[in-house]
Amino acid sequence: MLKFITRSLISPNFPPDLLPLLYQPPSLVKFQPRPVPHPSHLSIKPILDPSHPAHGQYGLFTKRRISPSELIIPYLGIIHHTFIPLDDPNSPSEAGDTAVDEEQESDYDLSLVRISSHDPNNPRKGWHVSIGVDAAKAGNAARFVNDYRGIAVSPNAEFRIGTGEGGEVRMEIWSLKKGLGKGEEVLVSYGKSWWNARRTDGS
Ligand SMILES: C[S@@+](CC[C@H](N)C(=O)[O-])C[C@H]1O[C@@H](n2cnc3c(N)ncnc32)[C@H](O)[C@@H]1O
Repeated sequence: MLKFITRSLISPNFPPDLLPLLYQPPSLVKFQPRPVPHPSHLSIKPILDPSHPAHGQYGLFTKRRISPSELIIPYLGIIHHTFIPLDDPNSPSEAGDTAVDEEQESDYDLSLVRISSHDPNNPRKGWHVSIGVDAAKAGNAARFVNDYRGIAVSPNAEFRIGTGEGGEVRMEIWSLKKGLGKGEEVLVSYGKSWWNARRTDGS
């Protein structure tokens, strides 16, 4: 069952020595994000249009006009980690800076921080470290944002790394340069690698 949360949670098996990596620059503070109430300018709505590719699911819609380059909503979820062996082709140095973590099975998982083994801030020598935020089981309205493909010609919003009021690194959804009209669906790009990782037709 989905749990609605107002702050991201740390996974129970998250190593405490990785907590400083959630701050920029990394620092030893207690992870204490300020609560993010549900924004009054957004609603989660069922997709009733049969021609919409996410028909039968939900989407995120605006209740007022959103200005260009406006923070629409932070993306909350459960913060978790992965240690990546040095010879893994998806290591941070090889994989680039993708926002969406295509390695994870969850469709609600975004990559937050990737630290290479030779980064002086990496407390685990011999491993790359990847930290993500997964809203599959617990999240806020942001988890309902759909990808623009098959719905619009281009996205009207994007994922951006930002900083919460408690100083923590977090994922956020921001409007792009046209802004959004009242009642419009918020649509991002999950990225080609996200879709490639889920392609079932073998192409
Ligand atoms: C982060 S969730 C988005 C919220 C989801 N619609 C819901 O109701 O929980 C990602 C999932 O939404 C669906 N989805 C999002 N954008 C889509 C698109 N452009 N075409 C088809 N399915 C999409 C896919 O099922 C995908 O796995």
